[in-house]
Amino acid sequence: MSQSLQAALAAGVRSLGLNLSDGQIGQLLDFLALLQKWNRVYNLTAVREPGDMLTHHLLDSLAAVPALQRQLAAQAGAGQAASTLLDVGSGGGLPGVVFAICLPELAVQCVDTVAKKAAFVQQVAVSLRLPNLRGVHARVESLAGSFDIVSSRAFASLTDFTAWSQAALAPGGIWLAMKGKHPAEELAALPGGVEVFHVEPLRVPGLDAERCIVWMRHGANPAGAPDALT
Ligand SMILES: C[S@@+](CC[C@H](N)C(=O)[O-])C[C@H]1O[C@@H](n2cnc3c(N)ncnc32)[C@H](O)[C@@H]1O
Repeated sequence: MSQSLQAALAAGVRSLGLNLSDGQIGQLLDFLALLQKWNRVYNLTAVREPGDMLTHHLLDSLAAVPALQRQLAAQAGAGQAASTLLDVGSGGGLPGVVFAICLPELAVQCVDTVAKKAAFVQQVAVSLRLPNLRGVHARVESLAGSFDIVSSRAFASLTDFTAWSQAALAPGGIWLAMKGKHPAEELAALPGGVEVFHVEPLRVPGLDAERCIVWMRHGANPAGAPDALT
């Protein structure tokens, strides 16, 4: 891994105010190296240049970590500590692998319909010695579980994401959807059973682009159920 990539990652981590150990920085760099290596054969992502992978994938995913940390702290403060996260349509492990590295207390599963992508995440878990990370080959719609947090990035509309993953969300759990610019139309299209409790803007170091997290939870009606008749 080149010195300039290492320096750019360290600067990005600093500017996000993240407090990561040398070991965690090393794991992020190792993940980047594995992504580059496997991408040549398995076509995990259309982003191919190492510098672009750093900004568009690693730093972009890292930008969500402080927001996730704040959310976890708030939930723990309210006596509802979260310990499990499902990353839906994780592809090459984004943002799931980054979350698993930065938040070792969280058990992270990355699910993808493409077998080689799930296998790659499993390989990352072994190579980086991340006991809290698992790659799962499945359609999210087939998963029933009780994950405290269900995340996605570049996956589907908010309506499809929440409908397809609702069986995997624990009672009282929350959805974290990483989006580009404020998705006004998708928000307006959400069914009444999904409550948006925060749209949080994000800043990605080295990237001049709009990003946000849409935080959601079950509303009055279960997601997918028709809104109450008037
Ligand atoms: C555009 S990629 C995004 C990958 C990654 N999250 C990222 O940000 O780079 C969407 C991924 O969702 C996966 N996918 C599509 N439908 C799915 C489903 N129903 N269940 C699980 N994964 C799915 C695809 O195989 C693909 O890897």
